[in-house]
Amino acid sequence: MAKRGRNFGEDANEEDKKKVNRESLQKALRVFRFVRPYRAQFAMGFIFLVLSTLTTLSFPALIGQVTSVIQGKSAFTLGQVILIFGAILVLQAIFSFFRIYFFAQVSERSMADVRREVYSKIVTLPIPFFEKRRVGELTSRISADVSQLQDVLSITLAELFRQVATLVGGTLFILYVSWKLTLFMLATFPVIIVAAMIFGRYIRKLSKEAQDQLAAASVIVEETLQSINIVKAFTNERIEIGRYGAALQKMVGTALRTARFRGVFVSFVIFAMFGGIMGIVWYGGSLVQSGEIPFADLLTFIFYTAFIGGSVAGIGDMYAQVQRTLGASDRILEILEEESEVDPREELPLFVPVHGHVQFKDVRFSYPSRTDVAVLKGISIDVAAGRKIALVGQSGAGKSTIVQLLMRYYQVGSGQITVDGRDLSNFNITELRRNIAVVPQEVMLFGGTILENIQYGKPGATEAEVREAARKANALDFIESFPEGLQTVVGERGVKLSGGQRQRIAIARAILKNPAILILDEATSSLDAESERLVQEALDELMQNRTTIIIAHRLATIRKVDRIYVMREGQVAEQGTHDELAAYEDGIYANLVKLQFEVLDND
Ligand SMILES: Nc1ncnc2c1ncn2[C@@H]1O[C@H](COP(=O)(O)OP(=O)(O)OP(=O)(O)O)[C@@H](O)[C@H]1O
Repeated sequence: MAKRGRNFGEDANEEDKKKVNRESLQKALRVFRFVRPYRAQFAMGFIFLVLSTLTTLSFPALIGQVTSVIQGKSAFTLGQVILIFGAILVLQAIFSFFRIYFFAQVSERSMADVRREVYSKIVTLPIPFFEKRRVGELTSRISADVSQLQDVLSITLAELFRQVATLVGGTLFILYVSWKLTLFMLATFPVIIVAAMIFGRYIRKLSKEAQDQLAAASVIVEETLQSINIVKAFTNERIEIGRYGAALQKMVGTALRTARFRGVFVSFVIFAMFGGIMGIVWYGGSLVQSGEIPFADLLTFIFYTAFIGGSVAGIGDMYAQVQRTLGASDRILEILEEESEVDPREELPLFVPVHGHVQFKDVRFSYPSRTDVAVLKGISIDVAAGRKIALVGQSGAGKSTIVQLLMRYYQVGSGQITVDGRDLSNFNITELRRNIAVVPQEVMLFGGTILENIQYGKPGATEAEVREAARKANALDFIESFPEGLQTVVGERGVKLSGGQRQRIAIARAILKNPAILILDEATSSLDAESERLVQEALDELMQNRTTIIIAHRLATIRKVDRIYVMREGQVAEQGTHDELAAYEDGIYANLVKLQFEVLDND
């Protein structure tokens, strides 16, 4: 399931199709619960759909009438028939308008509900869920899959009904006009249509191939433009141009092959359709000549036949649409059935601040995606409220994992984590996380103003509070150096902030949040001396009176912490203060210290 690639547009559609059977239909029907609140509009739309289908169906009969009038074989005058014709046209226009209007109400509103529900489901799902899926796949559920459903609600459903009604109504009507001619038609047309459908399927396959090849060529463009610096640095422009050219060539080859088949196909269809109509005219003509049916009926008959032919061809397409919709609704339901870790509809629990006594007791853990690898192998850590500890150790030792477990992104395997002596699993997850602030390694800012970005730490905070937090975080000076101050827009379309500035924004966020427990994931990339000082000062301010866990990469910053835990392969290999550990002959920490200072000396 997780591996469904939907990057290549149409590419995924074939495999996304579901078999249409009772079970899959029943499942898909569950998506219709989103339509229930709008059932009144749906019913109205359906009534107008029936009415507009009936008016469409009356056209061929009217044309027959006009012919009878011209031949002087009708009780009506030409003016009367044209008046009826006009009235029906007006009715048809009104019915069509309301049909579209009501169905759009249903589909737009209900699909916005689906999107809202899928999104709120996704953001409340636990972290392991996101490890199994790609972001692209999840966004495509909210966009492509829901659009597919929407198409069905707004267009396909109406079309399907119209086609079936035309098919059934039309056939009944022509049977009534002349059963002999109907049987003759039924003997020829289905054969032509089935042949056209088989042919058409083959062409669709070919044109999908051309589309895929075009998508593959577009990937080259995307990749090279994203890494244009690299292309230029290696002076590989020519190679890339050649690669793109070759991909296009391949696409053109397939497209031309498709065009040849399409040419044959279209000629065949036109030839066969008109051939069929000619056959009917010939046979029908002889029936008219022998006086079995009037000429007007023959005309009506031919029009209905064209209608019926069109709807049979259309139903094939509809069927493919329905199949795709079953796939789409399946994937939407699958997400909706996952279990959230928080319920967004529930009231926020009352904020109960903790003191911040954090304990890990013989914690063992493997990631759910790699259960065979033991990442933590019996970790015991005790941080009294307000104390500061640092985790050091080589990459992959399990430092970040400890923090992820404290945030309850994952369940511990065995052992126990407590905060203020209370097992982590006894906390309401929102309550727990509101007591913890994280200053991450790489600070991501959301598109928006600096004010909004800092407010993220405490939604609803006043501007004065934000300003005070920014001041404490040593961020106010640089913020005020921008003409728009706190209202400066940052992110993709705004001002780009430096690494140190972003970190200070993150610190201001954490200050505003004011939690008892703080997690600092030290940035690996070093800042220049001035930024480093500003960030360090801000951090010192932030750490005051908070339980702090620092994931340390640079040892210079952690000398003052109360206890250092040196991690190795999922275990605590050494622990103590900086002085104790540094004095420990041949210890891991002592060696790390030696190594870092050697590096510094060589700089
Ligand atoms: N989401 C995950 N799924 C599976 N394995 C993971 C996941 N995250 C980390 N790991 C594995 O767990 C081990 C510990 O990783 P962790 O990120 O805790 O190390 P770290 O000490 O923080 O390293 P670094 O200093 O490089 O950040 C590594 O072997 C890593 O490959």
